[in-house]
Amino acid sequence: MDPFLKKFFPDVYAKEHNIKPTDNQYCKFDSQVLTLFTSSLYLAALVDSIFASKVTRAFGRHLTMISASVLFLAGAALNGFAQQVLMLISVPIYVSEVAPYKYRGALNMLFQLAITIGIFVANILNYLFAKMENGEGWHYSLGLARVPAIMIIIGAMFLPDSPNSLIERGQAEKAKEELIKIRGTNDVDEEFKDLVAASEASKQVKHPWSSLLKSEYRPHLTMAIAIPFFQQLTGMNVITFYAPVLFKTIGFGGTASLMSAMITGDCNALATLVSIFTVDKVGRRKLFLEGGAQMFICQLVIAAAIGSKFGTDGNPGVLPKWFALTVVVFICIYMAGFAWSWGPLGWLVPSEIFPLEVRSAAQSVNVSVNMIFTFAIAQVFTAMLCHMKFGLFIFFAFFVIVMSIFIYKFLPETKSVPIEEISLVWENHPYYNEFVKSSAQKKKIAAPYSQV
Ligand SMILES: OC[C@H]1O[C@](O)(CO)[C@@H](O)[C@@H]1O
Repeated sequence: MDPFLKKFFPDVYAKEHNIKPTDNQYCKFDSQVLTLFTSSLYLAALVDSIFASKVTRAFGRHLTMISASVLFLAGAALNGFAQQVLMLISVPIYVSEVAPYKYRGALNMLFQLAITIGIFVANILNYLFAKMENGEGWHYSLGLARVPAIMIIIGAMFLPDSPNSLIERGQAEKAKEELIKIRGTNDVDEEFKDLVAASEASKQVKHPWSSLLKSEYRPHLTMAIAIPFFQQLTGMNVITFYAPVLFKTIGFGGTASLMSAMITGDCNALATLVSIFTVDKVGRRKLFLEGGAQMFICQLVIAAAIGSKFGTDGNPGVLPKWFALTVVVFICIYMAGFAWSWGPLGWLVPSEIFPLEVRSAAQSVNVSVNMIFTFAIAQVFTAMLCHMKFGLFIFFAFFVIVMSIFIYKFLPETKSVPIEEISLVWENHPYYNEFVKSSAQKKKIAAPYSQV
């Protein structure tokens, strides 16, 4: 919003308004201070994520969620915006632990659905508040973060802790009661036995962080780093954070830019729904690969459209209608591809592939890596656009190819595997089986897992 730019980033505002149509448009918003406003949140989240696994292991997922939401509210009240990383660490694990395994994918993906609905609602509110005549709209855009914070506090109060986490903290009886409540049946003995066994195995691991570095956890560590890295290298947050900047750069007016951000935000949320209904039927791998192919094609089309009009000198002349339409439509299809693959699977897969003994530590790594690259992309986007021009989209397309090959070759399918039996997935994997199995045998961990 112009009043916001004028108040906090007067140089950017001046540059945007003094630029001539014949100047290089790619660099209109190139400002490291402007991007720091967005990226700094992820820097704070990164610091947080280093401590978060200790907190959730010691106090359980439930208390962590409540305290995180209180912090979120405090942050929202202080400066109108706070991103609470404790949530990112505890929520996906919590959902994967309490969900019946047949619906684990769908239920876990509701987390990403909530994120995308949040983004969509924010886009709508920005569009509406930008219209306020007194120029005060941005106060509302930032301050309304209090509303979800309050919703989370109230919601979290009604949740039980996860049985896995209760057992991990020595409260087996309470864990069984919770399991009976969550499953709605007394017939939980089998599952409870598996949970206790998995917890016993996990207790043999005293230091989850250093354990994570051992060779038997190499596949897990690889995934904890590669999945969030690749998720951010799809380039999704270039669109999520900077859609209005991007649309303004390629010639849309202020209102049209916010409106287009609203439309694409809608595609993101709706497409996430698709993944919820399909993930437990078609599995994780197929969604990853289909989403990747879709994003790749769209990125090439967007690069070609922008390249054909803006060239390398960033000077488009008169922009035809087809141009705006092509860009918005293909950004939407691209976002849909992300929204039913890397978006939700980036949370689901790490929350279900780690054995309990290293689960919170590995999830911490997952979130930290996610935050590092969210930060990096948020920080360098305007400079990248200025220097790489339309090639920016080809850059991300390249990574989409690399990540798809990675998934095809290395990611085991986890559909329909109970979370307590996840070690079997690694032991049966053609690439990882050897060293996961041999080190498990070496340590003589009595296999607590029944066959899938
Ligand atoms: O839908 C877009 C959003 O999804 C994520 O990639 C994962 O939750 C976020 O980094 C991004 O802002």
